[in-house]
Amino acid sequence: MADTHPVHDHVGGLLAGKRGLVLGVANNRSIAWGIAKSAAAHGAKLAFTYQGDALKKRVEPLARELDAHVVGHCDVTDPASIDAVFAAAAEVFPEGIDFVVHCIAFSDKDELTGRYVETSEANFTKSLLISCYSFTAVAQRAEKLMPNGGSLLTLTYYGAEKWMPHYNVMGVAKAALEASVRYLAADLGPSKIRVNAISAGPIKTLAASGIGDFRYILKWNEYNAPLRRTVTIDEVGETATYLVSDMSKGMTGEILHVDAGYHVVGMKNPEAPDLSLDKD
Ligand SMILES: NC(=O)c1ccc[n+]([C@@H]2O[C@H](COP(=O)([O-])OP(=O)(O)OC[C@H]3O[C@@H](n4cnc5c(N)ncnc54)[C@H](O)[C@@H]3O)[C@@H](O)[C@H]2O)c1
Repeated sequence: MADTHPVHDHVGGLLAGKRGLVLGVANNRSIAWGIAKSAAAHGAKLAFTYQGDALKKRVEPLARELDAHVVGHCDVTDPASIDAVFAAAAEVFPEGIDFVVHCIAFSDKDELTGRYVETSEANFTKSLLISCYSFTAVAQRAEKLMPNGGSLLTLTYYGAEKWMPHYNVMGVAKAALEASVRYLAADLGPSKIRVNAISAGPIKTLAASGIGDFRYILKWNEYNAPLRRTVTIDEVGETATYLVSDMSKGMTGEILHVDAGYHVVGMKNPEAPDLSLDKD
């Protein structure tokens, strides 16, 4: 029988006493930042990585706002840099870590417009490496720092499940990422490590600015999602806090949609105005 959960466990916040590593903050519009803010507000101690010196300058002041550590540069195409940030995380958190948040994706912008069938082998390989395999690479390192179990979280998009305009190779990468959530959940479950994903609705971030007709996509979601709006990084953050907290301790291998309900819609809302492709 599952043990009961005393209410006093949550005194000081849902994540009180938990330590987490956050990969993928680029700026204050990043989904990873929304997650970090919520996790810190719920009592977590955090460590951030950054990709390259340009983002270091943005990540360091954000980390200071949350009294968080910065454990260095991580480019997931360079395995040594992944090792280095996990080694640094083990130093700042000698007791181990409780959760890792992976908010990393990349595709050549030129291939996020036009037809998927034109995808080059080089961009296919790079997009899958950065947007999918990196989560598995992170899980390999995280497992070693989670002797008592933990929670791994990644970010996906509905373009994994259905065709979306311009999402192209990213849709294929996200489908593979979602499948890897299930395989990792099965592998790591016996070690009490849970693996889940949030499928977020479209949000205007640096990465999203690479997707063709993104403003049109946002508007379409606003008019057609059941809640008649898009979602915020703070809302994704709150769900992420739930997924890395003990509140969700019976869940693994799950993909939760935080998309104002868009994933249940099968057809345009008849009351929604027609949209033109003038990009506003
Ligand atoms: N914005 C959206 O509409 C949306 C919707 C659903 C899912 N997502 C997913 O959310 C995640 C975060 O994206 P975001 O929208 O917050 O954008 P963002 O640009 O703020 O974050 C993307 C991050 O990926 C990192 N990254 C890219 N290549 C990397 C590499 N080689 N090594 C290490 N890091 C690398 C960047 O440094 C950046 O921090 C991504 O997985 C994205 O696909 C975004």
